[in-house]
Amino acid sequence: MIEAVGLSKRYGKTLAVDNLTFTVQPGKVTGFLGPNGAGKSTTMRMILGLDSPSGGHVDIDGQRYRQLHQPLRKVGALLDAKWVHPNRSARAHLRWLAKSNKLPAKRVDEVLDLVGLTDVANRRAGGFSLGMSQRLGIAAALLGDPEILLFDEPVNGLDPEGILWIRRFMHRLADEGRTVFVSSHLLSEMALTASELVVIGRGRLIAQCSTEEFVAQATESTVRVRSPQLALLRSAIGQQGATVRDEGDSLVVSGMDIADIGELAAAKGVPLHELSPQRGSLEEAFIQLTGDSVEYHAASSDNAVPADLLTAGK
Ligand SMILES: Nc1ncnc2c1ncn2[C@@H]1O[C@H](COP(=O)(O)OP(=O)(O)OP(=O)(O)O)[C@@H](O)[C@H]1O
Repeated sequence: MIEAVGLSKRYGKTLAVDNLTFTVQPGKVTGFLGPNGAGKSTTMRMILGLDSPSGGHVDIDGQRYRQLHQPLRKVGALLDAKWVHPNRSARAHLRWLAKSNKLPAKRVDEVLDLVGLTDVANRRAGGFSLGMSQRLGIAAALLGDPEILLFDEPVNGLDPEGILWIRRFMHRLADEGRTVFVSSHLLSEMALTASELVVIGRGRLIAQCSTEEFVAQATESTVRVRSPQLALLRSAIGQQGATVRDEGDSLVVSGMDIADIGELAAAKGVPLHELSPQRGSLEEAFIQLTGDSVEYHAASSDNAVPADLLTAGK
């Protein structure tokens, strides 16, 4: 378990992390979500003891990172996939890491196999694609078979196949009971990858909850209804006090339970071709909850989703 209490970090005038308190539990993928510059990397560096907090603290199973006896056996991290000597082979890079951290050499071939790099293990890591470099970085994080894994923006710049591979791999690590903490500014990606979220904006905590709750809290749930007798249904629903919006060949109803709509349709003898709950997207939830915590608002419209939140590039 990772536990941050009142964690803060100041760089000169910039308060990069502002009094963050959150926990990350084992057996789940927890997404660390926030726009560029929100303070995600700084928080991860503090978890790993690479930066000292200006205030508060963060513990890993009750201990500071620096107090851990054999840190790589407890925590594995992927912060920068290109952190590898370009002329070294993938296997040589991992052997060097294993040796310098007193980890068994046989683990190198195990982790190469786990991430699917066995066939290219003797090739220069400098010639690897971004996807292969990410896999090598994940292999390095797994060398000590740690219970806790941190990944900073692991899908950035990857193609759809690479993104899918990372997503499935994270689920697998969580299913093995590990604590998986993964940062991203890609909201839709987090909706598919993480079951829990820690959401920050401008260094401050905005929410810690399940992904489902985050979306439900911040967005209205509606029901989509399709029927060959739409006009009749529209007026019957309207009489119940619910709000009805026409959308092509369907109605979108808010303020009325899905079961009540079904029963009303049955009572009126109206056949239904669709009766489906609609949930807002994570993007909508994020904008709703972050409000002015989003650093880079789109200039043109109050309601526009800030472009930087939704694009893969940094
Ligand atoms: N070493 C540093 N010195 C000065 N300012 C820094 C330093 N590291 C980060 N910052 C500032 O702290 C704030 C948070 O940065 P951080 O990289 O942690 O955010 P992030 O959420 O990881 O964003 P990104 O996704 O763009 O990496 C930013 O304003 C950044 O400019």
